[in-house]
Amino acid sequence: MSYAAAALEATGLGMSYSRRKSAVLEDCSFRLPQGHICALVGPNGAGKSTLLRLAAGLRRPTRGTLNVLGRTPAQARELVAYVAQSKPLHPHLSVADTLRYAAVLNRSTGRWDQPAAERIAYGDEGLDPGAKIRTLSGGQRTRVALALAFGKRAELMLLDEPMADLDPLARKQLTGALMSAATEQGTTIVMSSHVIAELEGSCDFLFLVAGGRLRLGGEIEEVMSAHTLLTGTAALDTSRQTVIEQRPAGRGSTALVRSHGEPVGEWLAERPTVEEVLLAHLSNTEAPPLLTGDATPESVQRPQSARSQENAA
Ligand SMILES: Nc1ncnc2c1ncn2[C@@H]1O[C@H](COP(=O)(O)OP(=O)(O)OP(=O)(O)O)[C@@H](O)[C@H]1O
Repeated sequence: MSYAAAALEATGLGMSYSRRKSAVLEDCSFRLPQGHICALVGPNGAGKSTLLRLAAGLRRPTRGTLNVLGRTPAQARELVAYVAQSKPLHPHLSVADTLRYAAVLNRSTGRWDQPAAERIAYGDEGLDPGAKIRTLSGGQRTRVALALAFGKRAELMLLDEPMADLDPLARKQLTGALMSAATEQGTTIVMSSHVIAELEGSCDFLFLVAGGRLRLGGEIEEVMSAHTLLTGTAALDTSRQTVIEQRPAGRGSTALVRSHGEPVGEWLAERPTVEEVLLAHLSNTEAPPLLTGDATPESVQRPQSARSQENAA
């Protein structure tokens, strides 16, 4: 495994908005290698937006560390585009003026890409350049916010529910634009969503957050391969299977498991869908978390003592 700077790397990350309330995020350690399109999923109030805000440098963690592209979130700000759920834009500016203003703000970075911003804003029956922001619908505002993110030519895009108010065609266009940014420019994208189906076609990495903790993390293919859906009537041998969720089905039961060996007895073994794995983990927050090797930070993979010895050598 290579330890090139990860897009995101967190160790023991915790966040509380107030001392009186319980932590929103607790002891989260994870790593997102660069170049992935990562789905950030979890129930309402799980801390997805909070995590994106921490990565965007808009909030500071109350515990632990979070590195963005090998730097602190504040140092990485020029390389990061963040699209908040609320899409704050100047209501009195036109769409064209909003892009012009962004070009001026980003002049010092030398990274502003006007054609990329215009493709998202005006392409494929897009927006009228002269339309004032205050007259736009929710989905049209999202389009402007995304145009600004693409124009910034960021190395990391943090998108908080970007698809929520887009129509199906605009979603398809955005998915295409995100996938080409990832494959052609190596951009890393993290996007939160509740619609699992829309993430399946575009994302190749996944983080599931629930109850303030990270439940699943890794390449979607690897996370899925670690799970099996068993249907049968025998009793499950828990020394061979970690049962994530089991429910009655006909005269037997269906169980989503992580297998450590062949099940004993007659079981039909199938590959679960992404939705089945996520729903099982959401309904059993006591299930042991799974972080694949790629999603495990260096600090957890290699204990401090090993790194100290290497540094001393
Ligand atoms: N600015 C804030 N001040 C105090 N508490 C906050 C603030 N922002 C969020 N919270 C609380 O933190 C928790 C996590 O909120 P967050 O918005 O990060 O969740 P989320 O996973 O994005 O939820 P959703 O899917 O509903 O958008 C919630 O309990 C919320 O009330």
